Amino acid sequence: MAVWKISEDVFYVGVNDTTLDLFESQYRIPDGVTYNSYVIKDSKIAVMDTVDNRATDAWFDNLEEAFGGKAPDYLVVSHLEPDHAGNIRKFLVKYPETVVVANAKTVAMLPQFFELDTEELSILEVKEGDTLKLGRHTLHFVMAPMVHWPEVMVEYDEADKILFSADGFGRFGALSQSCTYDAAGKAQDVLEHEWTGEARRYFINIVGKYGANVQGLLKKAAVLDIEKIAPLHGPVLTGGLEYFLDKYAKWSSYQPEEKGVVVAYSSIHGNTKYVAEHFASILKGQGEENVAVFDLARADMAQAVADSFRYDALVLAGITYDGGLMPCMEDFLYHLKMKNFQNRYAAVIENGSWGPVSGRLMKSYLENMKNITICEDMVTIRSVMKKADGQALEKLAEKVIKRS
Ligand SMILES: Cc1cc2nc3c(=O)[nH]c(=O)nc-3n(C[C@H](O)[C@H](O)[C@H](O)COP(=O)(O)O)c2cc1C
Repeated sequence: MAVWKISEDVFYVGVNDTTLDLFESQYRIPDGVTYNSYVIKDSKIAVMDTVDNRATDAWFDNLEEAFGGKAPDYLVVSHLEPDHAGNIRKFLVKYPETVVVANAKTVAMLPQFFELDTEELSILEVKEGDTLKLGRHTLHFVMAPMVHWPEVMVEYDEADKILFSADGFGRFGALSQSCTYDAAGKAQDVLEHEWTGEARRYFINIVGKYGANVQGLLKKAAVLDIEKIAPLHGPVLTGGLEYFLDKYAKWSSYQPEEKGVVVAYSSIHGNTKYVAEHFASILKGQGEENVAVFDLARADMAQAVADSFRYDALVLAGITYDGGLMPCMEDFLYHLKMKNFQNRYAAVIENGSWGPVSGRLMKSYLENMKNITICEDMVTIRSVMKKADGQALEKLAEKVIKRS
């Protein structure tokens, strides 16, 4: 992807990666991902973060194009995760006169990642509230600890009102080209993917555990006059920023985005799958508009987790397996707990052929989460759904519809 301007003299120099199978060795990325980096070309030239080692050559080509024969003065390091910091060493070998701009935690961690002699490096250590004047542009440094690494900071460019937001506001998916989003988060370019689904899947799974820290950053951002958000993955956001900020406020405070039900099931021989699908169709028939069904053994776990955060109700339908839960159900509940799942309504359907215990076990996971209202009624299926089970499911659906 070519270099493109995000303002008069700020360039996007990031790189698409459409060959990586799993982001963070766990998240499916069918549409790829970008490693974003930016160049501010002023009296002084600043490079905002490097890229993953998988994208080194393309990034250096982009840098040369953006520099236009000049040499960079600063390399701003927002944090040290290798998908952004992976090329610090190679960059400094190529441009040894560059001053590294980083906070104290980053400076301390730098030698863990690179065998660099920090004594030899030119480092400008910055802290909360510090500024760096590049000419027309002035960068303000804002610390964002544990969003989602301890040393994270973001940078605000006063001149063009750009927030360089590190991993915040990131999204999976490669970029077809420069693209803007309207006030409902819809891409203006028909070739571009919509923002919300993959931004949600990215946020909930990667940053979701650190909601309180994100809230802290949002508070700091609220006093800034921001016109563009330039994250380290996915598109630069312009116009209608309220939409994106509102999503982040919801996601980070663990509030459901909208009314809806996730029905997540585990099944070996298909009977509980049938029950789950049947239950979903009862819900739809009773007027529930948003119902998402996940086969936990086969579905994208990150999508099941993200949709559970999106909606306000969760129904678990799980078989008893070797006196416990099927591993995929256990894995799902572990993920929810890890990501701080809370403030939701839940109901449970169990299946067992000789000694059903999955209902009790699923409930105990839910009880260990914060502020989960668990429906008192639980349906127990013995192996295969019978007529009487159908009636019990109808009754349970009425309760789920009322969240009672
Ligand atoms: C390998 C395996 C282990 C099972 N372990 C138990 C168990 O420990 N206790 C129990 O009551 N049922 C057990 N079941 C039965 C299931 O809980 C369930 O009733 C049965 O698989 C039908 O549901 P399904 O078609 O959705 O798989 C087991 C089934 C399988 C295939």
